[in-house]
Amino acid sequence: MRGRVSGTFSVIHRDASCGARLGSLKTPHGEIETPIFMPVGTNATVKAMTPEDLWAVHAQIILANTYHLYLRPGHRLVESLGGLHRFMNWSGPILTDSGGFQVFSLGELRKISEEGVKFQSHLDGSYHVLTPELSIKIQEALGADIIMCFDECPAATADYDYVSRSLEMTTRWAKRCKEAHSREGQQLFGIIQGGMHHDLRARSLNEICAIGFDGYALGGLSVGEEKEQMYGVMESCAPLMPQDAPRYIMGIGAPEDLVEAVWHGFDMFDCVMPTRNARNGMLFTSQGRINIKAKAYEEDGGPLDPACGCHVCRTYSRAYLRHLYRAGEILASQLNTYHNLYYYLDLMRRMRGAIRENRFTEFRRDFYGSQTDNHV
Ligand SMILES: Nc1nc2c(CCNCC3CCCCC3)c3[nH]c(NCCc4ccccc4)nc3cc2c(=O)[nH]1
Repeated sequence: MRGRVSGTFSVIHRDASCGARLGSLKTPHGEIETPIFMPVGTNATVKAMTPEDLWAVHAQIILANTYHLYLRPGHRLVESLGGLHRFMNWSGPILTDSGGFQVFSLGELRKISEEGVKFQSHLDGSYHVLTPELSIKIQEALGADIIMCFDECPAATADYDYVSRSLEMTTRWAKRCKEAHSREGQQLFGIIQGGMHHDLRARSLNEICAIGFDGYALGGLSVGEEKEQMYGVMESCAPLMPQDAPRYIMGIGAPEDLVEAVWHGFDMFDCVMPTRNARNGMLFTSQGRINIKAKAYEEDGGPLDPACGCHVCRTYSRAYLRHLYRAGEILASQLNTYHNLYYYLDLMRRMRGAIRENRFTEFRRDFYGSQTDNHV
């Protein structure tokens, strides 16, 4: 089974007690320490965060999206203005998703064929066809450091035969993506599908690895399946994936999911949860999630999370954050997002430290003990 195509990823250290590993991924816009969480920036912005804020919370790489930027403002416009890094003033690495997942979850009507996906824009109802070739051209025009193959993410409810036929098309699409990709220095990652079926996962994994990519992603997860199913796919796939290439799980996840995935040997993660939850007042802390709009915090002059070193936790009270949220102030989204992303990125930093010191299994045990998930 072929492993990696380019030599930009290296495993620096493995924790002997589990699958967790420390890695370094070099890109044209800088080096990324793994395991790493990638803040999501849908419309060429991580909502409510300036690039300066992103550096302040120690973001290393962010995500943007083919589907959104193709529809608005258009990838050719972004290209003509110097590419996505210049356009959004983010000088660090950028990864773009291929748009397939968004077409299924956002587009109005959509029709899948061997050619690609016909869909109606969620913005103005106009008709478009996104193909593997067009997805690669859009990602090349945006100038991302890492781009993703165009794939189909079957619904969690899809039956075995559908998932089987879908992964075969995703493999054919992956070959077309590799054929279409020609931008030097830009890394292309393959995406493994196969639903919740371990035999189909192994088949997709072998087919995608045989084509050969710079990194490999697990797709088709975090689509409504049970946690046990998600963890089971992680456990069965990790040992089969090339040891010396980056492993990315798409759309994951909650803090406990990140800890579980790192324990199994995964390196890269993205999820809208920290940013989307922040805007809804759901904040992550060392004691679990809290809902800042709860009356319990009305007169709480203490910090959001006493164990957090971020600017928000050192400066503002829970009472003030609750006030901002209830008043519908823009600053509520800004401060809540800043803290949630700091929490996620600091969790990754603490995990990297635990791997480096061969104590990740203890870290995982202590982490589960701490998350009382009080949801107040
Ligand atoms: N190609 C591809 N992408 C997938 C994505 C999008 C990853 N985020 C991209 C990012 C780019 C910038 C714009 C935003 C998206 C997934 N997201 C999830 N679950 C999210 C489940 C979730 C979790 C919390 C809240 C909402 C939804 N499963 C996913 C599976 C796949 C997949 O098979 N193929």
